[in-house]
Amino acid sequence: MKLLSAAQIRELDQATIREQRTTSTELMERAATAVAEWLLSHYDPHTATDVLLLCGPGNNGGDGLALARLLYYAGYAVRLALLPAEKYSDDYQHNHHVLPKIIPVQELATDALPDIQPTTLVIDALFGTGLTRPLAGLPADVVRHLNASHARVVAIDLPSGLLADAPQPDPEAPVVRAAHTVSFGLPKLAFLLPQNAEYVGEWHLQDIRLSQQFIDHADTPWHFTRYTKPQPDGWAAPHTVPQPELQLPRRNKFAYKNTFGHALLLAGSRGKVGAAVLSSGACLRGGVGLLTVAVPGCGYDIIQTTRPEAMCLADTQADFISELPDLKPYQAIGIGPGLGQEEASRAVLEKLLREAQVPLVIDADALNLLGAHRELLDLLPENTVLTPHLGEFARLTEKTKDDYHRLDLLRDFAQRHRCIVVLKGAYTATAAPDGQVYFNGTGNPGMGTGGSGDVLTGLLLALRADQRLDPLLATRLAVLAHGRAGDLAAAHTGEAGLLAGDLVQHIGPALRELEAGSLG
Ligand SMILES: NC(=O)C1=CN([C@@H]2O[C@H](COP(=O)(O)OP(=O)(O)OC[C@H]3O[C@@H](n4cnc5c(N)ncnc54)[C@H](OP(=O)(O)O)[C@@H]3O)[C@@H](O)[C@H]2O)[C@@H](O)CC1
Ligand SMILES: [K+]
Repeated sequence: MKLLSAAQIRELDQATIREQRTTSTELMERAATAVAEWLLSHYDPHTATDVLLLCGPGNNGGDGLALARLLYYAGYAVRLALLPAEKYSDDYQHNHHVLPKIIPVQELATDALPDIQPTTLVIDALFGTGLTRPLAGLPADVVRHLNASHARVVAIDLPSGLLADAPQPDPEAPVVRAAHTVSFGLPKLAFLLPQNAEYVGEWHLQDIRLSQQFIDHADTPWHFTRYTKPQPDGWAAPHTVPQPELQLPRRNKFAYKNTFGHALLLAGSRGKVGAAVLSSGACLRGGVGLLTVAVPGCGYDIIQTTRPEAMCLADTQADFISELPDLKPYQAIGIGPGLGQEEASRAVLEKLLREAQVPLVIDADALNLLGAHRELLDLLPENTVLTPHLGEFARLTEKTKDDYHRLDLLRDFAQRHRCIVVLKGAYTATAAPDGQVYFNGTGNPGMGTGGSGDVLTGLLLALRADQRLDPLLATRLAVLAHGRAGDLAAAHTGEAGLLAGDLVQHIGPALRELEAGSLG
């Protein structure tokens, strides 16, 4: 699904109203109803006995007023605190007018801030996508008062003070710290960035039937891939994958192992042969036709013992890789996991970049070598896949000012070097050479464990060797399946107990879920 800017979201609202011949008041009623439904399924009216709605002067505040009415009729004990303003939006005024008179209403002032207990459930409807400047004065006082209360906050659409698509111009200005953010239709870019996590909390999407036609035609570089397990009866929630463009083709009955390619993996150094074991396991489970693993001498017995399905080439050096094998037999080559940063390994990397005629996957120490020898970046073949974590990415580019700056650098890097960059994180961001960025929605914090990246590299290598997949599809599928394998594994091990080896075990089931036709 696409991520739209605040300006595009405003246009989307208007397009929805036009296309569906409805009114903004009706759309606001849908929005408020959607939030009310979410609240009803999360907070029982009998236990949430003090619900405070903080409302600003625009349509976000209008949502809050409409919600207060709906919650009142649903049996919640609600009260309202309203920000005074010179002008209020039309739909705010309408919903103010139809508010049941029995609901207590307080006008906010610096010396009249609302009573907020730790047990109060606060609905933040101060500002949404119409925020035009950092919070100051009374709105800032209200937000600071709220944040100091330790009450549970549910933000409507956006935590107030946060911009939907850009960094805060004033880092000193307060932003509501919500436990939950309930938003409409599409996620906002802000939700996916680590720097905003403390404000957004858990985010949830409610469908309010916004114009799909507008979304389909909207121009944006940002995309989000959400995954919901396909249901046996063919039902899937809106905007879920397998999306038709993100499916792994079924294997033809007469497929031969050449279809799935012969991959070469260069990995391991003394003390880090485990990376080669994990990565090769993931490559095999990822469905590669044949796998050859090149390791330093010290890794030969280990790979031969742990990965009998793979062939193994031992380097003449015992401790690190110093030789590039003959590349002719291979359809894809991966380098980096546990590689180390010896000069001889750097030379191998350079030779590989100069000679390879097939897809490359570059990870870990191979990325660090590229960062330390930037002149090698000019040798990257088109559509090479790089899989840096945040630290490796900083070494390849520059120290970033914030998460938005990092995204700019990410797009720029992928476009400039005509490669695919998989920036690993909670929402792994895959940047394509055309500047499009795809955030991944699968995975869990348990995957922040040693070897997790090595597994992704192996899986990516398998899918890049698969002759049926184009470079971007192979990469997006690998990222999606890697996260999904993590989710399947964590269902057994818990997040804390998750090991990278568990990911390898769950790659098969994860890929099966992504196979075309798995819905039917
Ligand atoms: N449109 C629709 O049909 C639907 C919209 N929906 C809802 O509408 C929300 C967007 O509504 P919105 O565009 O009215 O903007 P909103 O966030 O309420 O703020 C604007 C007001 O705040 C003011 N203001 C801004 N910054 C300020 C500051 N720092 N400090 C003080 N004041 C500040 C600004 O005043 P001004 O900048 O003109 O001075 C203006 O009065 C969206 O998030 C969603 O919840 C849903 O109901 C679905 C249907
Ligand atoms: K809000």
